[in-house]
Formats: sequence, C-alpha cells, structure tokens
Amino acid sequence: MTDRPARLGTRRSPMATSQSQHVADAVTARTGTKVELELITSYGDVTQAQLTQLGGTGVFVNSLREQLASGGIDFAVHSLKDLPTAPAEGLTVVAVYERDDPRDALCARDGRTFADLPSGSVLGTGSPRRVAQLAALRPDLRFVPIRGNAGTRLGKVAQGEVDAVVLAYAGLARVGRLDDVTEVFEPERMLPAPGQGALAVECLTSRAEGDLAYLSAVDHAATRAEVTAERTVLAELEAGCAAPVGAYAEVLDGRLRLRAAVVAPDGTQAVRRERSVPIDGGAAGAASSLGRELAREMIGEGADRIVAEAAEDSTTSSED
Ligand SMILES: NCc1[nH]cc(CCC(=O)O)c1CC(=O)O
Repeated sequence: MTDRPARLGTRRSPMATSQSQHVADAVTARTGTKVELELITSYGDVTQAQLTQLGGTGVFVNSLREQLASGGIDFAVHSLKDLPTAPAEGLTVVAVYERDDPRDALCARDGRTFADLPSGSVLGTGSPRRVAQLAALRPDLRFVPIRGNAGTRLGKVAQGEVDAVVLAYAGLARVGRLDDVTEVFEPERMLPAPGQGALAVECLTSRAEGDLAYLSAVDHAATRAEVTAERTVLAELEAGCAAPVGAYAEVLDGRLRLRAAVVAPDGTQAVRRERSVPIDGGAAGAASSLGRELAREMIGEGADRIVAEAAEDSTTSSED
C-alpha cells in the first residue's frame, strides 16, 4: 500500500459517480486504501446517435479501458450489464461487487401501474429486451426509443413526451429517484438484463495479482456466480446488450437457479427456460456450465433464430 490514493475512473453521469463512490468507500472501509474519483468523458455520453449505430456494445466502457491501459487510472467501475461478454485483452474483472436489486421498474405519470396504463399509452424504452417482454404482456401499448440518463428520461414522463419509462430499479436507487417508481416487475413477469444491478471492478491483469490484489476485498462470490451464469447465456446465444435476452440467476439455499428468456421484438414468440444446480466449491465452473447448458436447450428450441431475426430489424433499438 502506498500513501498516494488509488485513482478510480468513472463516467460522469450521476448514476456512474454514485456507484463508483459507493465502491470507493467499500474499498477504503475494507482495505484502508484511500480512493479518489477521476471523471472520464465517454463517447456514449456525448454522442446523440443511436447506440446500435455505434456498433452496440462497449461505448460506455471503451474510454475507461483506454485510461486503464495508459495508466491514467488504476481501476474502473462499470455497470456489469454494460460490459461486453468478450474478455478484454490485458484486463481482468478483479471484483464483482454485491448486487443491488436486479429488477426493472415502471415510472408512469399520475402514479399509474402497468395494468392501469390506457391502451395506446406511449412507453419510452430503447431496450429490445424490455420492449419484447412488455409487448408480450401488453401488445396494446406503443413503444418508442428514448435517450439520456435516468433524470432526462424521467423528465420526459413529467413533460408528457411519453406516458411511462422502464428503468433499472438499482439505477433509480443510485440517483435517488425511487419515489418515481410506480411498479416493480418481478422476474416472473420480466427478466432483467444479464448482470443488471451488479458492478464490475476492472483493472490491468498484470496488476490484479500484484499491487491491486487488495481490490478482491470487495468481491462477492454469490454475485459473481450469478452474473457468470447470466452472461454465459448471453455469450452462448451470440447476443449483445442490444438483444432481446433476459437472464436472471440467484443463489438460494445452496443452489444456483438460472432463468432466461429470448423474446421476439413484437412479443409474439418466446423461448423461456430455467435450470438449477447445487453450488458450493468451484462455483465459477458450475455457473458457466449452467449458463452453457441452458443456452444450448434454448437454441434447441429456436432461441438463436429469434436473436438473429431481432438483430436484422434492430433499426430502432438502442442500449438496454
Ligand atoms: N445501459 C444503461 C444502464 N446501465 C446500468 C443501468 C442500471 C444500473 C445497473 O443495472 O447496474 C442502466 C440504466 C437502466 O437500465 O435503467
């Protein structure tokens, strides 16, 4: 340990700085190492273009990764669901922080619940996963893409540009906007994005087992097993963050239970499966085989076709 504080690189949005500060405080509490935040502007934050036109995954993480490589920062905190499943050369997820609430939440005007929304109501979300699952429940709603951080999106509800938005509960909690939530979707109705609610701490592989090994103090083994299973499903389906894939795993009573769904953009076709395994030693291996096996079963039922078709007509899609 040196006297110089560790430099944690973060995006500038309120959500990113809030979750980064939270991890920074946990690192300091558990290891005694001081941490200071370095605010980095990412391409995904400044561009107005639809994210799929930028090549989809990774726009939020690339600037942070460049800073890791150049030594401008020591480590970075990412929302795990924004992290592409392909490993990044020279980088390691040194810790997965304990997951917050993984569920999606509805924020509608006038306190309306999902069932209360009048037919034809306009729901703002650019996430194909959310659109597909919500259209399966309410084909009578209209779905429109929407951009901006949580505050901007909630502002569009208040101003009447849309009637409701769906956002991650964890993100709303991090920016202090839980009062805007009018309904929370249980996983039975709507499966979250792989990794939703969890944070990844990333650094150079060469330092993860060296001077930054202390960062493993904020790793949470159960969360790591859960997100490994979820992200393996996504990778096996050859789907990215713009695909209509929901996956949710939980460690409960010594078992790892994984549920996943692939839903066609209009909600009319879906492949949903679940599977569980006992989890004790060797959790990482068990978690990735669970994800692989579930994905194989789903591919057997046509899930890969739904993913490919969704990718073809993803002209309106944006990030999850
Ligand atoms: N792609 C944006 C993004 N990345 C992570 C979160 C939420 C927080 C989380 O899942 O950790 C959000 C916003 C949202 O989906 O509402």
